[in-house]
Amino acid sequence: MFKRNLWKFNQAMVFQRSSCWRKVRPICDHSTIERAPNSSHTITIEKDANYSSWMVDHPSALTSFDQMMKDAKGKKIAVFLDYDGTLSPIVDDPDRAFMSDEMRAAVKEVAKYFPTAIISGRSRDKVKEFVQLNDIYYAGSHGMDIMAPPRPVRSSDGNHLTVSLERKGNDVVFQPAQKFLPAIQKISKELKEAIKKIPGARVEDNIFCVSVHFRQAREEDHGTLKEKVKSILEHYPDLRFGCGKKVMEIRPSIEWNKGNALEYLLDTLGLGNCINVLPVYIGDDTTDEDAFKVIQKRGQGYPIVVTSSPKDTIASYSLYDPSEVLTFLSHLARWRKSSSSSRSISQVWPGVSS
Ligand SMILES: O=P(O)(O)OC[C@H]1O[C@H](O[C@H]2O[C@H](CO)[C@@H](O)[C@H](O)[C@H]2O)[C@H](O)[C@@H](O)[C@@H]1O
Repeated sequence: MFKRNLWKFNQAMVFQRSSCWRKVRPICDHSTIERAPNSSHTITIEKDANYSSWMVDHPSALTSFDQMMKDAKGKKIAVFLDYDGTLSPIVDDPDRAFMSDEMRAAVKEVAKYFPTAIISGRSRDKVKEFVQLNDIYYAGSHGMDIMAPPRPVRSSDGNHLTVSLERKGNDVVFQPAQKFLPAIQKISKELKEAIKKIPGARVEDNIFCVSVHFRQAREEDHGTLKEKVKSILEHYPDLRFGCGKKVMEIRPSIEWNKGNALEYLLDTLGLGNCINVLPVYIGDDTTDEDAFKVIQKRGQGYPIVVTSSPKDTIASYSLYDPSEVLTFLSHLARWRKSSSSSRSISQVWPGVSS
């Protein structure tokens, strides 16, 4: 009841601010929201009653922004971002999932003030190619391929992981799934061969994991495709199956996921044991839930799900789509910039290069 009232209150506040960037207009059981997340676009979004009631438990990170930042006062924020569906919209062709220049500028601005990392299911090189920014950390293959600063590492689960530490300039590459590389390469080849007669299906090699896409395959072929993938996978007891958005993902059966990557990055940044650290994690897919879980367990931070329909999630906040992610990131950078203690990242985070 209290939450519902809080939601109504938030909406009322939003309505009051409608002249500057947003209008909320209830129409029967739909609400039409017109917003201008940036100066050049006005987007009309239909949010149905289900979505609105789902938002009671997952309030918008935009309407909650002021409160979130109030709570963040005196604390250290670190920003973690998923790529597909978060920084770039979901598109049919995975090779064309480009992020906008505006989004790039917003991420760059955020990274000036907060340690910032992208944790993606893509290969690390691919996601870096899309993002094209130097002053951030990259974790590819769902966190199994991390490029981070050289700092002492505490493995979060203490399990036996085959680790490869390779120096790249000042940074270190951390690859806990090295020993699975031959199996991944082999299954990738087999999958490519097995699916080549299914129109629209495609295999994407993400180095420590493989994606089998079916977004462009005919619906009647989805079952056959899944069967083929599963039957090949039976010969690989060290690999496991997962699902994303119109994609099947094959990955090593190790306890290492985006949540571990988040912990690893916090550790290497020297923030793992700080009680006043607030990790912000923004992501849209099932694998992002592992990172949300880590933040929930820490008891501090902001797990934010990106979704335009109600979904099961343990995230505390929500953003509707990448354009809202852009608005949130811009607000975040502006908030830090305008705060009286605004300093560059190397001043705020001694030892973290800017
Ligand atoms: O962790 P992420 O960065 O979100 O990566 C997860 C998967 O994202 C990509 O696939 C998704 O986006 C594609 C482009 O918009 C879309 O065509 C596809 O249907 C989505 O599933 C990526 O291509 C996959 O390899 C990642 O596993």
